[in-house]
Amino acid sequence: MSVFKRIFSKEKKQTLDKGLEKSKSSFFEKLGKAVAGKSKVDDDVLDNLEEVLVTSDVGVNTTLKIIERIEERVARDKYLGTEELNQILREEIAGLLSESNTGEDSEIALPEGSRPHVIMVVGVNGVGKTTTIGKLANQYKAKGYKVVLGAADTFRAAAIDQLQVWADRTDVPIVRQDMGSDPASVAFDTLQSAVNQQADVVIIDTAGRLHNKVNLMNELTKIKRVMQKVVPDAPQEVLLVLDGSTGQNAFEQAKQFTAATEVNALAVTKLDGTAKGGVVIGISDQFQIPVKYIGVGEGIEDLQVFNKHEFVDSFFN
Ligand SMILES: Nc1nc2c(ncn2[C@@H]2O[C@H](COP(=O)(O)OP(=O)(O)OP(=O)(O)O)[C@@H](O)[C@H]2O)c(=O)[nH]1
Repeated sequence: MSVFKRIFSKEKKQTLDKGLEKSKSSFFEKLGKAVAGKSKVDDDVLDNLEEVLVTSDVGVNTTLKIIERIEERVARDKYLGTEELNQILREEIAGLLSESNTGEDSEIALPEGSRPHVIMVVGVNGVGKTTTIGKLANQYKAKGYKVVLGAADTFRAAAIDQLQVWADRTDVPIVRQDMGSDPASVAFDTLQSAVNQQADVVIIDTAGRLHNKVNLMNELTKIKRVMQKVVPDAPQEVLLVLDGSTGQNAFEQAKQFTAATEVNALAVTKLDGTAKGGVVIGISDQFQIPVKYIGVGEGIEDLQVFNKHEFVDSFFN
């Protein structure tokens, strides 16, 4: 491992540790109470644990899955001490994350022969979509890729201006039209411009209003259809951005967006400053869509490529 990689990893770990601080301390405080005065994992402890997981925003279904797996271990091993619970939870959670997140670092890679690689970013207003696009543009640019941004969230002028701010900050070109123009037309122009410039990656911002599922579906389908006139297999990625600090709301949004379009990647933002970090585990398990990025702060560097081992390590160490 190079020195750079080692330094980088250490910094990444520190940021991740800090980002998960609140979720972690709240979880272990609850877990401590759940096993207080108990030396073995029995029905009471399992009931308490269920409550801990649900109130940590892991979600009911994933919680039941974890509890069931621990019950199986209790049945098999006959005796399970509460001091082993941490380790067992860690293994079960790592196992769940492995089922939906393949590979080590799960960034959106740009495969050879896929140029431009088009990432359509969806999610409701305020979840951190624009910020995530800016951070992502910065990461690709730092790797030497040519990036183009498309401001297809034409519903609000502020959304276009905000993306422009990120384009300026990261020094990447942006394609924009006036507020109220057709998002599909902006997406089309963006792809054409990207093809002309021989760009490697295009990141398209969309409005994603959840006023009505049919409208959302129609809008996203139209954007896709129009983009495919320029790049037949676009978008290769549909990245759904969810605000981790909204806990169960994030589940609801994931449900709506996955019903409206084919989401194949998730970014969970604002994990810093929230105790709801368990949402990452539940969402990736329930939707079987890999979490590719997590947002752990407002700064340009605060978008981490999600790594299930690092996540579990940071949470349990
Ligand atoms: N603490 C923290 N704040 C974040 C993170 N990601 C985004 N934010 C903040 O969340 C707020 C909303 O982010 P935006 O990127 O504007 O969200 P958006 O989804 O594009 O919303 P609209 O611009 O309203 O469409 C901003 O103040 C961001 O700085 C994160 O990972 N951590």
